Amino acid sequence: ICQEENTLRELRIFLRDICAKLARNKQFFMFTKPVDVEEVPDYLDIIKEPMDLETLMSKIDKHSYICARDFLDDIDLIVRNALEYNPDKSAEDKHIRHRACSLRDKAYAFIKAEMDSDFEDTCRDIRDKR
Ligand SMILES: O=C(C1CCC1)N1C[C@@H]2C[C@H]3C[C@@H](O)[C@@H](O)[C@]2(C1)O3
Repeated sequence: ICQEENTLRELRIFLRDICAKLARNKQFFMFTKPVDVEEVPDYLDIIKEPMDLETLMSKIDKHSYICARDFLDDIDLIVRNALEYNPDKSAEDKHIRHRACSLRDKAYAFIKAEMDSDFEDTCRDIRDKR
């Protein structure tokens, strides 16, 4: 119904702003584009569902998310993939894991700071009845 479409439009505007803020943070450049499988030939053997911030943004525009929880599930997927593919003691892997945890914390903090919990409840109700 029309009010629902107004709510989901507002959600998309809100999520685009969060996603843009994360993508322009230099700390998160490694998460902005899909991992290059030419450069990393075994990546898809280990990571079954790749995800990145550019793909996240395109999913917003395809109306893939009807509540913030669904958006955060894809943020968590970016983080999980980074932790799974880069598990070693090496300085590089530790750096990647540290940045992945920072990405998650920043995303959750932006949502909490800027999203009215009643608004998210309304979005959940729309999701759950569809
Ligand atoms: O997992 C990732 C990204 C970092 C978070 C997502 N990659 C897998 C490769 C391992 C490591 C080495 C780089 O050469 C680069 O190819 C990647 C990219 O980083």
